[in-house]
Amino acid sequence: MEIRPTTDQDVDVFLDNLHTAFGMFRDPDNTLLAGYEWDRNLMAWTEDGRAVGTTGAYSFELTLPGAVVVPVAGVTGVTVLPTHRRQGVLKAMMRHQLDALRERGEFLSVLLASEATIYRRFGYGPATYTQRLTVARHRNAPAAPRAGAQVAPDAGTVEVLTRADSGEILEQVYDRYRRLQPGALSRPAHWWERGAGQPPVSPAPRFVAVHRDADGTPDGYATYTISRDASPSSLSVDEVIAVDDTVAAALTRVLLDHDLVDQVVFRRTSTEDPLFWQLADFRAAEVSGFDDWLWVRILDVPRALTSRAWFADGELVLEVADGFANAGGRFLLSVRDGKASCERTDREADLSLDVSDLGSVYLGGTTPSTLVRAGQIRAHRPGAAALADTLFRSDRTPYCLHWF
Ligand SMILES: CC(=O)SCCNC(=O)CCNC(=O)[C@H](O)C(C)(C)COP(=O)(O)OP(=O)(O)OC[C@H]1O[C@@H](n2cnc3c(N)ncnc32)[C@H](O)[C@@H]1OP(=O)(O)O
Repeated sequence: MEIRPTTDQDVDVFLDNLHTAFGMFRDPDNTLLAGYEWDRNLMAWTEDGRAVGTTGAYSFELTLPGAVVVPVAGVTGVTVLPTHRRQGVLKAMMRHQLDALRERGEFLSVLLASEATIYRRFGYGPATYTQRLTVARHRNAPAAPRAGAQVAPDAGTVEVLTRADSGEILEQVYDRYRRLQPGALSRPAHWWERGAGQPPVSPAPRFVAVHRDADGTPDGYATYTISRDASPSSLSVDEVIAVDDTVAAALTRVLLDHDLVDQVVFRRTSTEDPLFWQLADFRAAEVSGFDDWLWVRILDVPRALTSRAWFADGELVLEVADGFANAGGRFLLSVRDGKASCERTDREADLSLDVSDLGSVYLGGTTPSTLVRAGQIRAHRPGAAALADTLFRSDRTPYCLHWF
């Protein structure tokens, strides 16, 4: 078998393979894959010249704790034809791809996993999570502020547009938002130009509630659809994107107060969404659909750990195992005044962990002590897990809703 970069001549066979593997028919109007960077895609070929596997990577930026923005590879389009599965094609492609990412100087790779059982063996760990919140409209009353308003009064305005009439508002607001939100990915300009991916980047019909600040500059939006044929009738929210909490609260309130619907469904919110606390009836937001979203693969431990911001001082020796891509070793992580150094060491380890679990705790969305209690991370001394929890904490719960 040979793995090689996709050429212009391969585009059709790449797309054919990908659709067959996912069980989809090709649709010329489908913009799902319009964001591809073809020079980053790979295909696997058998010795008799048959294409049997595909994978690709997008050039995204990822926001780390402390609003640090770094380049990241967004792995996508991973498929093997049904006739050639469980023969090691994926494994060979993953190895080739991780080597190629390293050669480009990339130190982090992320993906959305179709199945949770596939990618850990390749060093990826789930790092951000989403959940669905459903609020019955008759239980939507806002909570009275206690101890003074934490969220400042809103000085802005909200206007409802359609996706078609929103121009570049979504792109501009999203770009401001994602630079502040740990776990968020960039949405490259060509995605918006080509309408790639899923709504609201792809231009399917949507209502867009746009928030503008006192000067009239857009600083938040929510995109949604309404279905009144089903019972209960629903307002279904793709995303609420806001540059601060006041704007998010103002947009959320507009959605919750919408007439002629029984419920408002926030399809993929952060697991730390403040909405519960903004409702008079704390139980009015029903949680369902908890899901993993972004999986993180660290390719260079010192570079990854010294890139993010830190919020407490301390030292930990991490024994990182990486059976697939050799990024492991024993490292001294030392944090002072928000910055980390990370070097190889002979000191005794405080924690032993797989590189996939380091990926899970890296953005602060999974606590190391939970993985210690689960028997996945080994703590070698009392207090090591608690210290790791304190160190790896993020300034804000990491959250990603970009689909790719
Ligand atoms: C980021 C994304 O694009 S997510 C999309 C992933 N693609 C899909 O879901 C499309 C449908 N599925 C497929 O195309 C294929 O089944 C793939 C790509 C998931 C797997 O490809 P294969 O060539 O069969 O995998 P390969 O033979 O290399 O298996 C490598 C290892 O992963 C395991 N594995 C592969 N697929 C799965 C799976 N779906 N569930 C659990 N384990 C799996 C194999 O058992 C093997 O384990 P081992 O190392 O312990 O022996």
